[in-house]
Amino acid sequence: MTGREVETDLLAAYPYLLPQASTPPSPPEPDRPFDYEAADEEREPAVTRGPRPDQSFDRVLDDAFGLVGGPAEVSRSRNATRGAFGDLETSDAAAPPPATHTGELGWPEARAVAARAGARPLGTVERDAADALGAVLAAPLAAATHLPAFDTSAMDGWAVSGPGPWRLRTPDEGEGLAGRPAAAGLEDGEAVRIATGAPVPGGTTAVLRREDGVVRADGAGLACRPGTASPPLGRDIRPRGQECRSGEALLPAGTLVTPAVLGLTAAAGVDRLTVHRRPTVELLVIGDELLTEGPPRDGRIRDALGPMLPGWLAAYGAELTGVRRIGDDRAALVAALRGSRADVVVSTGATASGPVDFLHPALAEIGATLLVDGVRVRPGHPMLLARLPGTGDGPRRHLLGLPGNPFAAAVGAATLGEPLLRGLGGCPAAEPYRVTAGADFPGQPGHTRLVPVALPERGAVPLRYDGPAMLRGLALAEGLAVVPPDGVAAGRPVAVLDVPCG
Ligand SMILES: Nc1nc2c(c(=O)[nH]1)N[C@H]1C(S)=C(S)[C@@H](COP(=O)(O)OP(=O)(O)OC[C@H]3O[C@@H](n4cnc5c(N)ncnc54)[C@H](O)[C@@H]3O)O[C@H]1N2
Ligand code: MOO
Repeated sequence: MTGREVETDLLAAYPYLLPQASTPPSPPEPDRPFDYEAADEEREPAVTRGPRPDQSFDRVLDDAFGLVGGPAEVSRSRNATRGAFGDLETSDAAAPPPATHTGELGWPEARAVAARAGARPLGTVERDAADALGAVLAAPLAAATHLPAFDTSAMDGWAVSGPGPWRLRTPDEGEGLAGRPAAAGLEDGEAVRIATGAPVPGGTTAVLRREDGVVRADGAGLACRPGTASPPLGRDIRPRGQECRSGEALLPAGTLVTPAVLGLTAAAGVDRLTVHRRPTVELLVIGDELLTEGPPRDGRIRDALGPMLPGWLAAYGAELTGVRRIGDDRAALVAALRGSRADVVVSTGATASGPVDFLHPALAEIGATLLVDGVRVRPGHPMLLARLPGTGDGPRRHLLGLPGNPFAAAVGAATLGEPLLRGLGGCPAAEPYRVTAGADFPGQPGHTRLVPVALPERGAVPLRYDGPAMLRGLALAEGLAVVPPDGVAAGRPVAVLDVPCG
C-alpha cells in the first residue's frame, strides 16, 4: 500500500483501511506473499445457483424448503414443509423433507427465514435479577418503591428552614447522615448539618451547600456566604417520587436486561425479574486440522472460532452450554447432533462439499429439515439453518451451520444467528442502521457483501484484510456494512450491522 492510495489522516487513525475503490490495484510488493484470497474472489462466477434476484419472496421461501421443480414435486413436498417451517402453525407430526442441498437465498430473505424460525420465544422464567443479565424482560419492570424513596439531600451542607440566618443545631442534637433515619423536624429559622443522600428532616425548605454557608465562631449559628441570598424553596432537595412512583412501569416488556437495567432494578427495590428464557447453545467446532494452543504446525492451524463465537453468540442472547470439538468424522457429528439438548446447535466447518464435509449428510441422516441452504452473500455463502427433528411437545431445536473460514463464519452468525437467537430470546433482531458511505463500496452482481468497516466522522469506510479466511479486518471493525449487489457509492447511505464487542 502506498501513501497515494489512502488518505493520510484516515491512515493514521485506521492503518487497515481498504484503499479507495477507484484506485487501481497496486502491483504485489516484493516482501508480500501472493494474495490467494483476492485471486480466488476474482475468479468467482458472478452468480451462483439458486433463485434469481427478481423472484418473489414466496417463491424464495418455497425454494428454501425444497419446493423447487414441477407441480408434482411441489404437491408432494408442501405438507412436509408445513410441518417443518411452518411449524409456525402446525406440529412436528409431518415428515420433514430430506436434508439435501436446495437453493441459495438472497441475504434479506435468509435473514427473514431465520427470524421466522425464531419467531416464537422459548417461554418465560423468573430469575434472581443478577442471573437475568442478557435476557429480555417478559413483563414490564414495576417499581417496588417511590424513587427517591424519601425527600433526599442532593448536596453536602445544611438542611435549613425558612430564610437565614439560622440557629445551627449542635452535633449532639443529631445530624442528617445517609443511611440513618431523618433528623428531628426543623422549626422555622433552624438548620442542621446534612450529607448527600440523607433524608431531609421535616420542615426543611432547602439545602444550603457547604461552600455557600458560613458557621458562626461559636458553632451555634449559620448564615449565607456574604453577598449570597438564602436558597430558594426546594433547592438541592430531591423530592420523594421525583423519578417514579411505587408500582409505576419503569421499563416495558421486551427490554434487554443490560447492566444499567440491573442497576435500575436494584434501585427500584426489585429482586426478581420475569424474563424470556435465553436459548441454550452448544458450539460444535468441527475439523481434524484444528489446534487449541501454540502456533500452526504440520499443516494444522489454530481454532479461531472456539474462542470467538461464544462472545458473539452471547451478545445475540445465547446461553452457551459448551464448546465441543470434533474431528472430520460423520459418525461423531451425527452422535453430537443426536446427543445435544441445546435449543440451537451452532457448528463450524463441514458445510461445503469437500471429501470430509459431513454436515449435509449428517443432517439428512438424523432427519433434519433445511430451512436455509446457502445464502447469496460474500463471504459465507455455504451457511445453513436446519430444524432438528422433533422433540415431542418441547420447543423447536435448530442447527446453525457456519462455514469454516473464520470471517465467513462471522458473517453467518450475523446473518442467521442474530435473528434466530434474538427471536428465540424474545427480542427482535436489531435492524441495520444507516451510515453515509465514506468511500465507494463496489457490489457483486447477484450477491450481498458484508464488509468490515471503520466509522470515522466522514462515514463508513471499508477495512482491509476482509478475506473469508481472515479476521484482521473484523477485529478492528466498528460494524459490518451490508452492501447490496449493485454496490453503494460514496456519499450514499449504507446499512451497517453492529459487531458484537462484549
Ligand atoms: N468446491 C467448492 N469448495 C468450496 C466452496 C464451494 O462453493 N465449492 N465454498 C468455499 C467457501 S466459500 C467456504 S466458506 C468453505 C466452507 O468450508 P466448510 O464450511 O466446509 O469448512 P472447512 O472445509 O472445514 O474449512 C474451511 C476453511 O476454514 C478453516 N477452518 C475451519 N474451521 C476453523 C476454525 N474453527 N478456526 C479457523 N479456521 C477454521 C479450515 O482449515 C479451512 O481452511 O468452503 C470453500 N470451498
Ligand atoms: O469463502 Mo466462503 O465465502 O464463505 O468463506
